[in-house]
Parts: sequence; structure tokens; C-alpha cells
Amino acid sequence: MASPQGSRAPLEFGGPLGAAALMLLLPATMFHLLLVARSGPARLLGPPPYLPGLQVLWSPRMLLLWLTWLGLQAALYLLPARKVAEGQELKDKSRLLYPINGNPIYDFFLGRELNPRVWSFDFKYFCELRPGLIGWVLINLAMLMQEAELRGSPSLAMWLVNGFQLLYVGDALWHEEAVLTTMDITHDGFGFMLAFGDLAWVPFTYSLQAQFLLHHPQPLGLPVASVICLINAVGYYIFRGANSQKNTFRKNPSDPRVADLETIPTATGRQLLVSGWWGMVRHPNYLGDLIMALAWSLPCGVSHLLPYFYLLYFTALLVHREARDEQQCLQKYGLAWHEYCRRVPYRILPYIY
Ligand SMILES: NC(=O)C1=CN([C@@H]2O[C@H](COP(=O)(O)OP(=O)(O)OC[C@H]3O[C@@H](n4cnc5c(N)ncnc54)[C@H](OP(=O)(O)O)[C@@H]3O)[C@@H](O)[C@H]2O)C=CC1
Ligand SMILES: CC(C)=CCC[C@@H](C)[C@H]1CC=C2C3=C(CC[C@@]21C)[C@@]1(C)CC[C@H](O)C(C)(C)[C@@H]1CC3
Repeated sequence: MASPQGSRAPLEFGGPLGAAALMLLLPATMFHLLLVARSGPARLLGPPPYLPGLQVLWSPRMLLLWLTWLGLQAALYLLPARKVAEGQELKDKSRLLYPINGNPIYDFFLGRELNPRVWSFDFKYFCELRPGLIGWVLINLAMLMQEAELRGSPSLAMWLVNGFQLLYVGDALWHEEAVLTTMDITHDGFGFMLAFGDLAWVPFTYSLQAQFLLHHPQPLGLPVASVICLINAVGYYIFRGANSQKNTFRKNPSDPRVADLETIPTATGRQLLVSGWWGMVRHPNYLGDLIMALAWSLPCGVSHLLPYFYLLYFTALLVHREARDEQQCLQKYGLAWHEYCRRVPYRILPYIY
């Protein structure tokens, strides 16, 4: 098993200070969001309505439920009838790097182990896709059912949020293999960021719109709903088109679906696409993802900022992620990457950013 960073790799996320701040801020933000979502004013920026006591936060029954959920997912993950796919080659082919003076806070946040495994059970890959993403859908569904119980039937807004996010999670599971080339799997260790991100942040904050709708019903007419569906469809079309084009190209550059695309050769022998989706901006998949994020918030109306939290957080995450990826690509491809940036000057939003 290898360390995700070499001993002289530059520190990311603001180094140990940034990592320490994030480890405090992320759980605090998550609790804040959950508390204000069920309060009357639901103010994203206001103080929480009350602070729950320890006896409310600690429940052996909930812990048992959560462990059962993880156990069930782990059992399903271990089922023998599954496709086995090859992951990315490790960066340090010949020898492992073990920095002697590792920074404990930074390492705890980002993780020291790139691929922690017990036998064939890969903790990071397992957590990235299954318990959190499926948990998110289940929480959404619980909100929908509770709304039906409270108000006789689920609202149109609740149906849209559930439908859009189910499509997103279904897509991630359907294209499961593609997750192997994301920077979480190839570059980041399995530390607090991904463990907390996958197991708590995703299910509890990504389902915020459905939680908000349960406590703050929003009227939504068919014409507006149709426009929102169209926005989600456009976002999904770009997101899926861009991701599939790159994945197909990386698997087999002579595949007829991508063989006609223009490319730049790099010193590593790999090529970079400069036409098709990847000729429009340098991260077309992020653009599609952000458009979908907007469509997930719109059914919640415009009276509150809270349901737009995901869009705001996600914009910040993707801008930061884009900068990290840029750094990694510059290291991998050097001059060829400069040439790509010259040919495709915009990062995420054409003519703007
Ligand atoms: N919902 C959520 O919370 C999140 C969703 N996402 C989504 O996950 C998906 C994956 O994102 P992410 O892992 O960040 O990165 P990408 O899928 O965008 O992959 C970036 C890599 O693609 C390759 N690449 C870049 N440009 C080109 C090009 N022109 N031609 C060919 N290959 C190229 C490079 O790797 P190489 O050359 O080595 O192949 C680069 O490192 C995205 O759709 C994103 O929106 C991401 C984070 C959070
Ligand atoms: C600061 C903070 C909260 C960090 C945690 C970030 C994580 C929540 C995200 C990092 C990359 C992710 C991806 C997905 C979910 C969120 C996290 C874990 C993803 C599984 C969602 C579904 C997509 O289709 C995807 C498979 C492309 C995606 C991969 C990256």
C-alpha cells in the first residue's frame, strides 16, 4: 500500500491548519444545516434554533442501525457475483515512499493510505459509492413518505428532488467502474475527508432539499416544474456526455465514438482530447454537475437560501477540485497541458471561468 503523497508533495487544503479547521467546520456545518432545516425561518446564515443535548445525539439504537446499514452494504459488496475491474497504476511503480516527519493532523484529514484493504475489501472504494450514496436516496425516500403521511400525498417539488437525485445516484452506480479514475481513488488517501464525506456528509447534507421540503412545503406549478426538468436534463446530458466521452477515450482511443476527436499528444504517451466536450471547457463534466445542482434546488423555491447550500458548497468544491486537478495534470503532462490550456482557455463555464 502506498502513501498518497510523496515526501515532498505540496500540502493541499491549506495544510495542517486548513485540515484542522475543516475537520471542525464540516461536522459543525452538517449539524447546523440539519437543525435549521427543521426550524421555521430555516435561515442558512442565522444561528441554529436550539442546541440538542448529548442524550439526543447519542442513541445506541441509531448506532446499531448505522452499523447494520454498513454491515449490509459490506455483505452486498462482498457478494462473489461481480465484475472485477483493474484500477489505475500506482504513481510510484518501483518503491513506496514513507515520509518520516508526516504531519499527523494533515495526514489524518487526507489519509495516509491510498488503497486501504483487508483482503479484497477496499474501504475507500466501498465507502465512496455504496453506503452514503444509497443512504442519501433512502433519506430522500423517507422524506417523501413522511410528506405523504403528513399531507396526504408527496408534493410535486418532493417528487422532482427525489427523481433527480435518484437519477444521479443510479447513474453513479451504473457507471461504477468510472469512479476508479477519479482523484479520490487515484490520488487522495482514505482519511477523515473521504470517510466523513462519504458516510455522513453525502447522505445527510445532499438530502437537504428533501428535508427542507418536508418542513417547508413549496407550491410548484407544472410549467415551472417542466422548466426545472429541462434544466436537469441539460445538466445530465452534459455531465454524462463528457464523462462517457473521456472514459471511452481513456479505455480505447480508437473506439469509433471518439476516434474522430482532435487530440494533443503528451510525453507520457497518453493523449488529451481538444474537441468534443473536452474542447468546450477543461471540465465540462463539472459544468453539467453544477447545472444539475441548480435544478435540485429550484423546486424548493426562492424564499430561502438553505436549499441552495448544496449549489454553493458544490461550486466551491469543484473550483477547488479543478485547481487541484490542474496542478496534477501540469505535473503529469507539462508542456502538453500548457498547450491544452491555450487551446481550451476556459475551465468550467465557457467565456466566464
Ligand atoms: N457530487 C459530488 O459531490 C461530486 C461529483 N464529482 C463529479 O465526479 C466526476 C469526476 O470528477 P473528477 O474525478 O474530479 O475529475 P474528472 O473526471 O474531470 O477527471 C480529471 C482527469 O481527466 C483527465 N483529463 C483531463 N482533461 C482531459 C482531456 N482533455 N482529455 C482526456 N483526459 C483528460 C485527466 O486524467 P488522465 O489524463 O490521467 O486520465 C484528469 O486528471 C465529475 O463529473 C464531477 O462533477 C466530483 C466531486 C464531487
Ligand atoms: C470538503 C468535503 C465535504 C469533502 C468531501 C467530498 C466528498 C463528499 C466528495 C469528493 C468526491 C466525491 C464524489 C462523489 C460523491 C461526493 C464525494 C465523495 C460521487 C461518488 C457522486 C456521484 C458521481 O456520479 C461520482 C461517482 C462521479 C462522484 C465521484 C466523486
